[in-house]
This record gives sequence, C-alpha cells and structure tokens, in this order.
Amino acid sequence: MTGLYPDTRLRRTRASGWSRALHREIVLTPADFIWPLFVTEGAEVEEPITSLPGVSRWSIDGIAQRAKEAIALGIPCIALFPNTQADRRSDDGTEALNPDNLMCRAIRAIRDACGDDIGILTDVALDPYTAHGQDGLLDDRGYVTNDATVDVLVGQSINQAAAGADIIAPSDMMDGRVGAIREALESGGHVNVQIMSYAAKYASAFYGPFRDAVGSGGLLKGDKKSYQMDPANGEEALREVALDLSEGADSVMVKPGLPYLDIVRRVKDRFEVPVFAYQVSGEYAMIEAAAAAGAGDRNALVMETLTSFKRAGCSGVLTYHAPVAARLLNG
Ligand SMILES: NCc1[nH]cc(CCC(=O)O)c1CC(=O)O
Ligand SMILES: [Mg+2]
Repeated sequence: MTGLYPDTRLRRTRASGWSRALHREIVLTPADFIWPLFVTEGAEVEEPITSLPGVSRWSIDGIAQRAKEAIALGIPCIALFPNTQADRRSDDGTEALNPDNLMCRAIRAIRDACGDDIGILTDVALDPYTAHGQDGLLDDRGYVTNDATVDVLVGQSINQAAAGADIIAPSDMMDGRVGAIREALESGGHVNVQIMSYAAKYASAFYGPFRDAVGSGGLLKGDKKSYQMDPANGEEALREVALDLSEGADSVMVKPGLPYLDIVRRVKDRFEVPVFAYQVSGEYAMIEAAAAAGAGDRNALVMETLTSFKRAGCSGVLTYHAPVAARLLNG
C-alpha cells in the first residue's frame, strides 16, 4: 500500500450524488446572507437601477416589504443604504445626523413591520450625504480629513443606533473610528449594538453601480485612494483588522469579495473571529452580464461564487443575490 493511486482514488467519493452530499465540507444556507437594500423618498416607489439589473431603490413602504420577504426566505439581516435627495446633501454631510433622515425613518418602519425578527445593519460613511460624494469632510486642499470626519461618523452612528439599528457598519476607512464609535455606543447605553467594521476595504473599480444607486457617482470627483486600501496590499489588511478588533469591532468585513478571498482566508486564519465579505455591486453586475451574454448559467454562477465565500472562511456574505440564492436554496 502506497497511499497513492490506485489505492487512493479521489474520484471514488465523487461517484454518486449521495456520496458527494456526504463529503461536502461546507453548506450554504439563507442564514449566510445579508441583503443590501437601497432606500429612496416617496410612497410606493420602485426605481430600477440600470447598472444593477434586477435591483431597485424602494421607498420606505417597499423596504418594509423587502424586510418581510427576507424573513420569509430565512435571510437574517438586511443592510440599508439611502439615496439622499440632492437638496439634502451638503459639503459637511450633516443630513447624516438628522434623526428623521431617510435611513432613520426606514429603520423605524422596518422595526414597526417586523419587530426583532430581522437584523438591521446600517452603513456609516458620509458619501450618501455629501455634495462631493467623498466619505468624509474635505479640507481646503480637497483632502479627506480623518479626525474631524470621525466626529461626524460618531454622531451618525449614535443617530442610527437611537433609531433602532442592530449593527453599525462603518465603511469609511477613517483611522480610529471603530474605537470612537464603540465608546459612544457604550456611554450612550447602546451596549448591545454591534459593530461590523469594513476593516479591509479596497479602493476598487467594482463599486460603480453602487455609486449610481445611492446617487453619489455623478458627484464624485477623483478617487478614494487616500483612505481605501491599495489592492496590492495584504499584510496591511491584517493590520487594519487587528486595529479594528482592538478598538471593539464584533466582526470584520473584507470588501470587495471575489478578488479578495485570499484576504478573507488570511484574516480568518490569523484572528479566528467572525469575518464577512461584501460581494459588491460590480461583482453582481459582472455575473448578471455574463449570464445575459450567454457566458454562463446565472443560478450556477451565483451559487458557486457564494459557496466560495463560505469555503474561504466567511461567516456570511453581503450580496445583492441574497433573495435569488435563498429561493434556490429553499427549493
Ligand atoms: N462608503 C460607501 C460604500 N459603502 C458600500 C459601498 C460599495 C458597495 C457596492 O459596490 O456594492 C460603498 C462605495 C464606496 O466606497 O464608494
Ligand atoms: Mg482602519
């Protein structure tokens, strides 16, 4: 016996469906998904997003319906992103602090409709509220300032927590914001509000359709490279994660998803904490475009990519395919 072929034939366990099921290492379920949703003003409004075929912005009544749909599908959590009206955007993004802004009204409507049956994750960053589309405050040279931005992000987080958010998800990549937000949540009595930090968020070309969806795409001049990470860097992602965990993050996120699965695995191996990934808008659009061009079966592409996230070490995935995938899994 050599332990080699022909004693060992790895095809033996693949020969039948029952055996493949028995040997499957990880199993994807609808409970692995967080469903990102775009909120817009008005009543009974559904606005399809051209660059994200199959995804719409919904007015608050529609968002509450989507939350009920998520519960029915077994999806445990939704992520909210507001499309703020142009006349409510400003250079300093103070609409983020308004207790009656679109985000806060959506949180309260979901809570009214669904109680505690669904988790509500809210994005913290100023880009849906700034007139310039950057995630923070600009100095007179157009640089996104760190510490002054963190002060506003803390206010934004407390505003969302007071409205009923369960998970605060800072996506801005300012240094020190997790610690500042954690301290404010603790002293504000929101001790069970989680922080899921976008710890390793890269300056990516895959965010285009999202920026259309929240209306910041046309406003943004330049790029976000002075705060989001260089796609060439992996060790730096581990430093980002270490800092956010030390500052009080409950879980960390890697973003985008598929091009950064190596980062997911390195983070999981190093820290053994809950890791999430965001399969971002450009990844969703890429799969839909491939399927529309006849380059692959859409449902199979969706399931294969989502399975890959779990295999790489993710506790869950933020994905616009969440309802599609949940329906496929629920049969
Ligand atoms: N802070 C904003 C934010 N939060 C989530 C995304 C991208 C999500 C996606 O592309 O699906 C972005 C875009 C950006 O940083 O420009
Ligand atoms: Mg950081």
